[in-house]
Amino acid sequence: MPALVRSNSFIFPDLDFTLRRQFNKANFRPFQREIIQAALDGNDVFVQAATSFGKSLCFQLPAVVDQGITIVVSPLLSLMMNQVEALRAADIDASSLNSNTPLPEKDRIMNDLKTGHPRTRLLYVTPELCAQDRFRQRMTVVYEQKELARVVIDEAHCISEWGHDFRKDFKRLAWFRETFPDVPIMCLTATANSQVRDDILSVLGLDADPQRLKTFTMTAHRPNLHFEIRYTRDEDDSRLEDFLKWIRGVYKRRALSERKSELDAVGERVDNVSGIIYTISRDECESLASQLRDSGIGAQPFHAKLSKDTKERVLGNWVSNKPGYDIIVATTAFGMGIDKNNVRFVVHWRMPKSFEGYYQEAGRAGRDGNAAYCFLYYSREDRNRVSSLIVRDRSLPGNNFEARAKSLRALATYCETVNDCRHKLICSYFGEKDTPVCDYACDFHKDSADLQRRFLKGLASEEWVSTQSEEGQYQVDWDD
Ligand SMILES: Nc1ncnc2c1ncn2[C@@H]1O[C@H](COP(=O)(O)OP(=O)(O)OP(=O)(O)O)[C@@H](O)[C@H]1O
Repeated sequence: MPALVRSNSFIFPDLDFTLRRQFNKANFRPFQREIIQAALDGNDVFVQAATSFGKSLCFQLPAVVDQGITIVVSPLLSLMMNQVEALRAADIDASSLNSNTPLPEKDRIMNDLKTGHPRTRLLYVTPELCAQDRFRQRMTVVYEQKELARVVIDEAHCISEWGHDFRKDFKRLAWFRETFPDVPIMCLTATANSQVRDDILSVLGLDADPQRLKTFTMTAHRPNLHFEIRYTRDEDDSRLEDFLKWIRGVYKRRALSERKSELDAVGERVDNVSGIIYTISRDECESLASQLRDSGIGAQPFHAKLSKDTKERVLGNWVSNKPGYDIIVATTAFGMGIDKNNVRFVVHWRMPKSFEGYYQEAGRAGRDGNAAYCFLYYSREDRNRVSSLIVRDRSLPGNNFEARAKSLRALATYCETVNDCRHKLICSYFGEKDTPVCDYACDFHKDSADLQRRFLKGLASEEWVSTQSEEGQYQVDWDD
């Protein structure tokens, strides 16, 4: 099917004007204009670009200038909240529809869709909702009125069983292309390898007409992030002291008179160093936050089991830099899409379950383009614990054990590599051939001798760890 040519008054939208007026941004970032134009020309669009590239604008701006409604499928409620609030603040008619939407709001949105000519420009929905009959009927009405402008699938790697965050309801999104064959689809992700990419296109049926598909694959490289592995072992677990020493050092430097005056001038506290610490289990998330608070650090837990109100309060206070909310100690319930521009560090307290998850989470740091730190505390005991979780979940439906094991192995190799640049290792994991520039922004480039020394000194021996594993020492039942 040829690309749709839109013959309406929106054919010559002034993109620069809309960027300034509605989105309050002076210029497009590289490739944003091209992506937006490809979408407005009626193509299917696949965008793979680094975390914080500015992917959201690539579908939000077309939604504002184009006729009709844009449906944005997103896996995370917190991400929807974040985006809908920002759009509304910019006077854009955006809403979200999910299991948390209050009934009156749900009715309002459904009635809006029922007219066939909705006022809503962007509607954020979960993949689960897209499978519901009532929603599908409403979509059909809108489509028949030629008001369904585009379907956007954010965090599209969730479609693929080869991706790190597979969600089975994402597969059912194939319904959109089957039912509305001429409605363009846009997919966005920061973390996909070529297998995941092919899978996304095939599940959604976008590979059926290559002429209609425009693909933008950009580097995963984030030059302002400093990557470092900190080695540890059960027998000598000094993570907490190590972290406290580091963060107190940061506070101390900020308290020096010249720096302090700069901070005073912009109304910033010395300890307003915004960060995220990722843990693997809910229990550790709670206990670590409390240990940090006992040490005088403003830390709060965030995990799936907290009430909606608590989550909103914690997120809101963290985003607005309130004292006592400088550091979020989170499970992976807090991740994809979180957009706070001044996150200065992301610490992985334990090895995450996948390479992609690690990079997504690290990608929350430094979104303002300034330097930010990403540490991962790695121990071989944790590696074996995480692998025991992956083995435990092996037979769950939709679980692609092979892909998970492969990703975890790649992450362990990355952690144990001490003779190469972290940025290079990351980009090559995502299939990039070019060597990214690293300006002393990783432990290898900063001090390779120190890295070697820490590696040799810090880890338990493989022999020891494997004996302990055989005795079942690392079988855990962590809950996130
Ligand atoms: N042209 C631009 N000029 C200035 N800021 C921009 C521009 N485009 C996007 N941004 C800002 O960049 C930040 C990151 O954008 P966004 O949240 O869309 O990233 P993303 O690519 O979706 O990243 P992730 O995959 O990590 O969610 C946002 O704060 C956004 O407002």
